[in-house]
Amino acid sequence: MEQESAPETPTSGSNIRVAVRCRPFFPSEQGQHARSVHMTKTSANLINPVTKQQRKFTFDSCYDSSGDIDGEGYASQQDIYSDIGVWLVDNSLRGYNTCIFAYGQTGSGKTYTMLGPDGTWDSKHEDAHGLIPRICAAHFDYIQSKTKRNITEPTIERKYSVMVSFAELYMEQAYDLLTPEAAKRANAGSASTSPGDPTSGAAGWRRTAQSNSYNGRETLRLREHPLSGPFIEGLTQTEVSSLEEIQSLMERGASARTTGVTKMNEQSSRSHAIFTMTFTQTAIATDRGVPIEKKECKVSLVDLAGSERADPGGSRIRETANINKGLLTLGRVISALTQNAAPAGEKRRRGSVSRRGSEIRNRSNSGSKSSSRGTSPMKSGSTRASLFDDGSNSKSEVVPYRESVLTWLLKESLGGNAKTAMIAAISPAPQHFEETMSTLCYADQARGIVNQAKVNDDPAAVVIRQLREELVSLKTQLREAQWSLSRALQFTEQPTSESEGEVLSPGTIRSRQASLVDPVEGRRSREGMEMLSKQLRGGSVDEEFELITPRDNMDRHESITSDLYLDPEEFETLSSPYDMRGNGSRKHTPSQLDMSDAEAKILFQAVHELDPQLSMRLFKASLDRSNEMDENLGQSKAYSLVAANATAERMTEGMATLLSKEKFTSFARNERADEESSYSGTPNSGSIDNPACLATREPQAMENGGSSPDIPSPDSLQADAAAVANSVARTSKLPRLSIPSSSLASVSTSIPTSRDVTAANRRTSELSNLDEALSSPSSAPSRSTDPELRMKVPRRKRTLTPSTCSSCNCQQGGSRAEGGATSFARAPTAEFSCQAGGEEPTVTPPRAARSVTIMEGQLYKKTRWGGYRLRLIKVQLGVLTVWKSVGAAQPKLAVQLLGNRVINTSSSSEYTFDLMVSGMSTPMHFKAQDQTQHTRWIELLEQNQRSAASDIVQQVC
Ligand SMILES: Nc1ncnc2c1ncn2[C@@H]1O[C@H](COP(=O)(O)OP(=O)(O)OP(=O)(O)O)[C@@H](O)[C@H]1O
Repeated sequence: MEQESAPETPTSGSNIRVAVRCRPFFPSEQGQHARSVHMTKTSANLINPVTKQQRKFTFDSCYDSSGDIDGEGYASQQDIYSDIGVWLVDNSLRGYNTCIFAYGQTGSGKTYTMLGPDGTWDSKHEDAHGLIPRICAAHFDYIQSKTKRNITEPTIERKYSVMVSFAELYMEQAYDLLTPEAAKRANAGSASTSPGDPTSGAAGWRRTAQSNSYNGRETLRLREHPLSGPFIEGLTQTEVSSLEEIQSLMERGASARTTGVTKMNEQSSRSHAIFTMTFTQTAIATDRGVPIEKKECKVSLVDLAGSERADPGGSRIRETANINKGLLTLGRVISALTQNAAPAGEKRRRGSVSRRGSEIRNRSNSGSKSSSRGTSPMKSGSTRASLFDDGSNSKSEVVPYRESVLTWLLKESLGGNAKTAMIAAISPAPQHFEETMSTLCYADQARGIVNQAKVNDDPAAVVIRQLREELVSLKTQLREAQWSLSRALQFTEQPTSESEGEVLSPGTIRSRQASLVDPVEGRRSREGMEMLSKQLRGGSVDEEFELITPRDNMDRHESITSDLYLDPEEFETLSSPYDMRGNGSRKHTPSQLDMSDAEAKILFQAVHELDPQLSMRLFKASLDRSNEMDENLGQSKAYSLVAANATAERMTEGMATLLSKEKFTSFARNERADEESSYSGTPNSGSIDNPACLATREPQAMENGGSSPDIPSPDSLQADAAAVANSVARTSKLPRLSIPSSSLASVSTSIPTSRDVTAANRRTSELSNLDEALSSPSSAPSRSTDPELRMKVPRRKRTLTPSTCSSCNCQQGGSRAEGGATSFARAPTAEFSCQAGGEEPTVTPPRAARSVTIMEGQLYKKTRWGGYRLRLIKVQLGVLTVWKSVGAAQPKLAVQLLGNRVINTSSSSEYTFDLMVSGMSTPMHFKAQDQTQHTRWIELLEQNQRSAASDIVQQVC
């Protein structure tokens, strides 16, 4: 009848491996025909020689060494190492604690499996080497292979350290096998014989009270480390650097080990031997010399003392009882661990079995006198139940590690932080059926243990490694950011050190920018520009960007100069700043590239001044866009043009966004105030001031009572600004739209403060008459028909002191003739159209000129080859309309097209000059009274052509 053990499944995944090895028959056993155990690779079938009852056990692996040594199924030392040894080495190299312990009756082949024949490390017969020599050799092979040449990790230096210790647990005491005393004892040969039973009065083992030692050997205390677990205090840890060193130590320790003669084994191990190798791997970063990885694992290789039937009359009864006590506790520990790991139903089943077993165990443990055969627990174990503790309840059991020195020391290997293999050594002989059954039951039970193994990585090294990884990642990010910044700075002259609170001089800024610009990128940009320039000169045509031919250039010249009555030579001179090569031999008109590039820079600077973060974001977006376009067009196409256009587009979007914010309100106010400071007269006059008076007027403090005729609330300002921004957004589809940085230099002021409003209100009453005049339709200035484009701007917070004009002797505000109507007609040959407002740049001057209206539109000048688009703000100041370009790619050209321009300042004797005034078809001729006035006018014109010209116009009128 066959009986099977449970569970059937191997335990490979649970960090515990259980294997069985069956030794050969001894010569004394040869005569017996039958064998009690039959094995396959994963099972052992045990047959009761009397009843023929069979029981099948399943394990992770089974090794049958009982047959012919040359036979097919013979399991050699190498076979066991290849399976269990390699598994252990693999795990220990990965940083896990590992353990192999051999368990079985005396003379079953434990020492042979762990160390080799005769319990020695015989270097001459390597084939017979057991697991310990092979495992040690594997570690040193690994170290050698790793330290030879580390090509794959040139920045990492790996270091290894191996420390070994060898301890003996005898009579529930721990001894060091590597001390000089142990060596002496080994040399004297005393250890090779039985030390005798302390109770029997035989030689040797006597406890010395003072030294706490037996027979001159120090007994060592067991302690428990909170993290690494129990350890033997004072145990010699010897650092070794070669396999030979370990071999020598092992031989010395093995010789010092307590052995004795048993019925089964002439050189029976009467103690548990624990060989421990502490293997440390350290990886050091060569650049900083800090460890980035440190793994330390303990490899515990345990050769247990053999279980043996206690002979009541024998001399070793106490020794055997102690051995059995340790093994019995081991059984209980295994039982408890299995119980705790098993599901609830399984616990009950196992518990009921254990209850029966506990009685047998208790009898055995008490000296076995009550046992019918006086055997050890193993011997009474005809069933597996006899081996285990009484885990009758389904709750977690307390694992009795501390009940014996052996189990305490093996605590981490059994149910703790380790990967453990148990090798159960058995005999094939039928007369050892009971011991074999007992051993197999132990092994079967051990399969239920679940260990919690983890890699023993040094936490400090882990932190260092993580920080280094983070550092590498941050460095990468920083490099990317620096690259983006250097690209961005090619388009701006604005420092980015605001966050540092550093005030930089323009020279410092320029030098820093120069140092930040990537020379490769800069070269690429220049090359792109030159290539495009070459294309232009060579007459190639780019359909996408309508690049021009020399013939087109000539046409353009003619067109522009004839439209504007310009001297063609002078026109070229005005355009000369865009000569990329700077050699003065300009042969073509400004290209789209030039315009876009210049505009992109201006726009970027403008946006950057208002919102540095936004400008960076937009710039990044423009880079993406230009890259995309580069890909579509092919790399040979004009990089700079693409990039500049993309930048200009994005920046224009940004500008529209910013304009919708309160900053634009301030911008508009300042613009208006600038104009007003040049044109406006006294508030009481109700007429336009004599501009000549402005020079002598000093601004007064707010306390003197400055006010604005109409002070909009912040809400209305914002609404107006939003309206303007909407308009900007509508007209900003073309890339070549910009706001000159000079116009935006003062934009950083905030929206009107309460102080502004209070001061302005003081003047409200004084200027109420002007409000009335403005509300009158007949006197109202020409305004945009689009209400969205109409905006009233508060006055600047200052007043003008009444005084006498030095030029015309007029009294403040009184000398200006009212209704000095000046009608401006557009140039007859130019095809202008105000696209945004649909309004021509024609002004009907009002009678009372205190109103300020800002309108915004786009003026389009058609030519045969395309056209200029100029976005303008029309500032209407009483009788004057000043068109201020906010979108001119080339401010000078905008002046050419729309602004006032001095075209002749000669005639030094007559003090005359000609002036091209905005919107007038012919130049105006002016004559100053004297040289002083002439000089001053010219100065004014040079300072601000538009406003000064308007002043002069007003005077003349
Ligand atoms: N697989 C094997 N092949 C050949 N000989 C073996 C094998 N296993 C054991 N032996 C021999 O059997 C004898 C007893 O083996 P060993 O000393 O290893 O048993 P043990 O279990 O360590 O005994 P003890 O518990 O008493 O120390 C030795 O002479 C050993 O050489």
